[in-house]
Amino acid sequence: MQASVPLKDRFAQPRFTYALLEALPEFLARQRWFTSKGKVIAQCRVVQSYRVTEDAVLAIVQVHFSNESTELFQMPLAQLLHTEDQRRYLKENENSVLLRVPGGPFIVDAVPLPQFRAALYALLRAGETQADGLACEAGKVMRTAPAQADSVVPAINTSNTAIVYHDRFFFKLFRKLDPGLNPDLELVRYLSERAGFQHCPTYAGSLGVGKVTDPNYLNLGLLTGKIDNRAEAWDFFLERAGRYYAGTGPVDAETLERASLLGQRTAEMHLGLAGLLPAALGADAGAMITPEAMSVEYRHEITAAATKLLARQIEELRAKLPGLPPAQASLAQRVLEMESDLAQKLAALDNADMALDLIRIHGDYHLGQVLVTEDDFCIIDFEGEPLLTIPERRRKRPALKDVAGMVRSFHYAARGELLLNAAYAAEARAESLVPRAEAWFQATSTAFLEAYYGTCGSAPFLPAAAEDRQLLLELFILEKAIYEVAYELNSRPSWLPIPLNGLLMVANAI
Ligand SMILES: Nc1ncnc2c1ncn2[C@@H]1O[C@H](COP(=O)(O)OP(=O)(O)O)[C@@H](O)[C@H]1O
Ligand SMILES: O=P(O)(O)O[C@H]1O[C@H](CO)[C@@H](O[C@H]2O[C@H](CO)[C@@H](O)[C@H](O)[C@H]2O)[C@H](O)[C@H]1O
Repeated sequence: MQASVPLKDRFAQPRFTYALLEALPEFLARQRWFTSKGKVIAQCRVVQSYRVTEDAVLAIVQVHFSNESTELFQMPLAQLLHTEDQRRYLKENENSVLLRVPGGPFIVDAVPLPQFRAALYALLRAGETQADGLACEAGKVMRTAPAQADSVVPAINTSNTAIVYHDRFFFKLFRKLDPGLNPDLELVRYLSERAGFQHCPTYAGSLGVGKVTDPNYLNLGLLTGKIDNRAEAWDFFLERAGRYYAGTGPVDAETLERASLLGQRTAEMHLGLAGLLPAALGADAGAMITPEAMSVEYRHEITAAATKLLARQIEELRAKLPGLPPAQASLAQRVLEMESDLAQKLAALDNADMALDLIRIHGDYHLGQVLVTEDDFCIIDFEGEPLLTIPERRRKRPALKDVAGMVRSFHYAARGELLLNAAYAAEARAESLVPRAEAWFQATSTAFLEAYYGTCGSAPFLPAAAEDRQLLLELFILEKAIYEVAYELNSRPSWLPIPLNGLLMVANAI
C-alpha cells in the first residue's frame, strides 16, 4: 500500500513536477483537445492546481512554444494509488495516462473517473468559492437539481471535454483557456435567465478562478441544460440537400419551413440579446450587453478591416495558386481577377450613412452551431470567433454579421453535399447539379431571410431601409467568404471551391 499524499501536495515536490513536465509534451501530442499540434513545445509550466478531492486536481498548465507564443490549458488530473485501479484505467484509457511514478501512483486524466466527475458536480451544485480561489456559481435550475449525479462522457467530436450529468445537464470543460469572461457563459446566462430566450441551453452553472467580473477571470467550465437533439442543423440540411439532388422537383416544403423557422429563431436570439423579447426581466443588462448606436467611425472601421482581410487573402491565394489542383486553380484565378470588384463592394458601405444599434451577437454563427430538436432548433456555442481575443469577441456588432454567417452556411450545405457525397463525384454529376445547388441555396436562404426580417420588424439593430440592410449584409457575406478561403486553405484544402464560388457569387460573376 502506497503512502497517501494528497495530489495537490505532490505539486509542491520538485521531483514530482519535474517528472510530470518531462512527460507532458508527448502526452499533449496525443490529446484530441490539444489544438496546437503544429507548433513545437519549448517548455511547460504548472501555473496552479486546484483541489477537487484528495486524489484529484484541476491543473492549469502554461505551454511555451518555440515561436515564443504561449497558451494556457486546463488539465483535470487524478492519482491512482492502487494497482487494481491502475490496471482498470490502463485497460480502458491508456491514451490518458500522463505519468507512472516509479513505485508510486499513476497520474492520469481525471475525466474518465466517475468519482472525479461526481465531485465536480457537487462543487457546481453547491455554487461556492473554495479557499484556494476555485469559484463555482450555480444557476437557477440547480435549485431543483438532484444531489447525486450519474455521469457519462459522451463521444462527441469537440476540442473541449464534455460530461453529461443525469442525462439532464451538459458540462463543457474548457481545455484551452483565455483570461476574461467567456462569452458562452455570459450570453447563455443572460439569454436564459434574463432575456426570456427559449432556444439556447439553460444556464445551470459555471466553474472558474476569480470573480466573473475580473478582467483576468479564468473560466474553466460551463454547465447548461442538456438538449435532446437529433443532429446538428449542418447534418440535417446536408441530408435535405441530398434528397433534393436525388430528385428533379423543387425544394420541398419541409426544408423551406425549417429554414424559415431558423430565421425566426435567429431573429428571436437577436431580440433577446437586445433585451427586446416580451418575456425579458427588464432590469438593466449592464454596459457590456446594452445596445449602443453604431458610430460613423465604427462603420469606417469595419469596412477597413474587411478591405484589409481581402487584400491579405488575395495575396495568400496568389502565393498558393501554383500548388492548387487545376480545377481549383482556375476558380482561384477568376477570384483574383475580381479583386477590384470585391474591393468596390466593400467601399460602398464606407459611404453609406445609416443608423442602427450594435448589439452582442453570437459571433461564430453557422449551421454547426445549431442543434435540431424534435420540432425546433436550439442555438449553442456562444464562444465567438475562435481566432479573436475575448475582449474582441465581446464587442457589440451589427446583428447582420450573424445573419451573413448563416447565409454562407446554407451555401456551404448546398455545395458541400455535392463535394462530400462520393456518389456525385463517382458519377461526375456534380458539375451538372451546380444550377440545382444554386437554386437550393437561393430558396433556403430566402426563406431564412424573409422569416428573419419578418420577426425582427423594425428592430433598432437593423437599418430601416431595405437597401441599407442589403448593403450591410453583403459586406458581412463577403467578409465571411474571405475568412472561409483562409480557413479552408489552412484546414481543408479540398473544400476551397465552396468559398471561392461564394466570392464569385458576391461579385456577380456567376
Ligand atoms: N447543451 C447541450 N446539450 C446537448 N449536447 C450539446 C450541448 N452543447 C453542446 N452539445 C454537443 O456538443 C457538441 C460540441 O458543442 P460546442 O458548444 O460546439 O463545443 P465546442 O466549442 O467545444 O466544439 C455539439 O455539436 C453537440 O453535439
Ligand atoms: O469550429 P468553429 O465552429 O468555431 O468554426 C470554424 O470551423 C467551421 C467548420 O467546422 C467553419 O465553418 C465553415 O464550414 C461549415 C461546414 O463545415 C459551414 O457550415 C460554415 O458556413 C463555414 O463557414 C467556420 O467558418 C470556422 O470558424
